[in-house]
Amino acid sequence: MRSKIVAGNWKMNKNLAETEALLTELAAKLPDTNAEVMVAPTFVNLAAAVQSLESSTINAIAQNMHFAESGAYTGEISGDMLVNIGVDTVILGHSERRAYFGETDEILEKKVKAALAKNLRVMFCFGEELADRKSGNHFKVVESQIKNALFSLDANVWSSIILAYEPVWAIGTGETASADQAQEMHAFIRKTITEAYNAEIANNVSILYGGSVKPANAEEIFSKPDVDGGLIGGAALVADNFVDIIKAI
Ligand SMILES: O=C[C@H](O)COP(=O)(O)O
Repeated sequence: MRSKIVAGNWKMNKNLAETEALLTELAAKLPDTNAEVMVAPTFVNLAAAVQSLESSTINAIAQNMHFAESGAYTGEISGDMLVNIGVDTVILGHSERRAYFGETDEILEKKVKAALAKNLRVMFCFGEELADRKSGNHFKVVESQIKNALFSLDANVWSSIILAYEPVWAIGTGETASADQAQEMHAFIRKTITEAYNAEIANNVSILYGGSVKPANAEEIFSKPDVDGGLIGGAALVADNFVDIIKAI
């Protein structure tokens, strides 16, 4: 049985005081929900966020990690470091990491394996660019992103994988994939996983949609049978908006 998840990716926003303030407001306003609620603050504020949320059901997760155990990787963070501060989930493969920091499928496969080896859950992001959709290649692109980074994994680790389909053209643009476009892609992803593994794994993996999700469109997107929640960017930076999105699931 897959879980419903609403996750806020704060990206490079919110200093320490702002992080504490937003978490306090979120914890106070959190509605009753069956969904897992997660927030991903910046690394520099992550340990403080974990502590602030100690008595809350909101989970503070990481935006990224390196694949190496430790060593001369200036500016990077290891899986052990995340585990050590009480983090249990890491976002990997966000399109901004792919576009601005050169993260390839090959690097991401290593990161996913390194995270799973530390018993971290992985929220794996992928999605096509506008040109791919316009040329009708979106299914092919998504299939290869998932296949290249995830299909060498053993079947038994898939319970630690969460998928986040984020069409690049819908991220931070105000343009959302329609609920039907999201459903169509999520169903395709489940079919692809069924073919590579089996229907049980495909049916048990949570697939989130991300890309300009707002209180106004969340309910319609979340109503689709293969959409198990959302990875929220801009709207997660305002407590009332994030809370309204949680209420929509
Ligand atoms: O990680 C979140 C996504 O990039 C979506 O961002 P957005 O809601 O600002 O479009």
